[in-house]
Formats: sequence, structure tokens, C-alpha cells
Amino acid sequence: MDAKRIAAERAADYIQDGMVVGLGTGSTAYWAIQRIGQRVQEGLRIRAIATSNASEKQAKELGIPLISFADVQEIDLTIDGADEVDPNFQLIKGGGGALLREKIVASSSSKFIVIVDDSKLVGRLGRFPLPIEIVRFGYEATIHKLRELGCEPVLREVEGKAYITDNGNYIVDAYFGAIADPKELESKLNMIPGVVENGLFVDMADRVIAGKRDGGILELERQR
Ligand SMILES: O=C[C@H](O)[C@H](O)[C@H](O)COP(=O)(O)O
Repeated sequence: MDAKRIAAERAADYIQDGMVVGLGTGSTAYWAIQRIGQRVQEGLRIRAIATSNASEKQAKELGIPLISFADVQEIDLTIDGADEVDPNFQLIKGGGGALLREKIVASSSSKFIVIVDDSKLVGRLGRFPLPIEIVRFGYEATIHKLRELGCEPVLREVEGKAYITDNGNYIVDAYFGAIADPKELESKLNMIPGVVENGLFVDMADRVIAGKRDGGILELERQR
């Protein structure tokens, strides 16, 4: 079985009756949502909040009951993928462009489980370009300020056109190289006018489940 799917299905086992569940985005979260849908069809009673239009559509098709933050303030458990995970459980997310809603949902969750294949486990964050969501107005000026922080920012494009997030914004992929202090960088980035949010998820993950290509699984819990 696919390493991402192995991790995703293990994570879905943590969901219990009555929970409010945050549904992540991406090719790993896809498998978690599939398994959650299967469990719902078997009788599991949950309510869910999706982190993207794509995950919302998938959940609807599977019959997973969806709610919004108008209905709840607190999510019991969120399951989501990541692009990089370091040994301190710090993450880079946003490869699929969903980082803003993902961060809102993860930050409102009592438990946050990250699911990856083990190629995403790194010694230090930064090989994967950091996704940063920026508003469209004045984006050239915002990119200039990002460059002044010492990165190489590239406006994300799809088929020759600027990529637009579910929130109507742009994404910049910023090459920083090894990130020495994710927490400091996260705050510096969010101080720049025009930056909506960035893909550094600092001190948020409680558990990391990594699927391996040989079918094995690595499960790590953050000690607080
Ligand atoms: O914006 C997308 C998300 O942060 C994804 O969870 C992340 O990019 C990992 O995606 P995938 O599971 O497809 O590798």
C-alpha cells in the first residue's frame, strides 16, 4: 500500500464518535478523508470542517457531515499532511496552496495529527520552498520585501497563470535554504504588509505518523 495511505488510515483510527474533525488537504489527507468517509458510512458519528474547497467536495461526496466555525469554536482532532517535518515537530505546509485555512483549523484543534510518507522527515526545514500566501494588491512590493529577508521568492504559477488560492490570494514559494529558527521566521514573515500567512507550522503538531515504503509505520508523539 502507498506510504501516504498507510499513515492516513492509521490516523483515521484516532477518530471517535461525537468528535469534531478537521479535514486536511493534499494527496495524503485525501486518503484520510476516504477512510473517514468509509467509517461514517459504517456508522461513525462526527462533524467535520474542511481546509479547502477540494476537501470539502470530497467530504460531501462521501457523506461526511460538514459544519463551519459558526457552529463550533473548538475542533477535537485535525488530520493533515505536510511537506516537511523536522525532529522538533515543526512543519512546512502549503505545497497544495491550502496553508491559510489549514493553519486556522490546526490552531483551533485540541489535537493535530500530521500524516506523511517518511521522505518528508528532514533534519532541518527549508529544502522545500516555503509557501507564503500574499494578497494580490501590491504583490510586487510584498515580494520585494520577502526578498529582503534573504530568500529567493517565486510567484506560484499554474499553466502560465498566477495560482489563486481558495481565498483569492497569490502564493509565493520562497527558497530560504536551511531554516535556523522557524518560529522567528514565521513571525518576521507575518509582519510584512501583504503577507496573509506562511506555511511554517510551529509548535502545532502533536503526533506525526509516517508511512514507509516497505509498509511499515513510524509514529511519534510530541512531549510537551
Ligand atoms: O496546501 C497543502 C497542504 O499543506 C498539504 O497538506 C501539503 O502540501 C502536503 O501535501 P501532500 O500530502 O499532497 O504531499
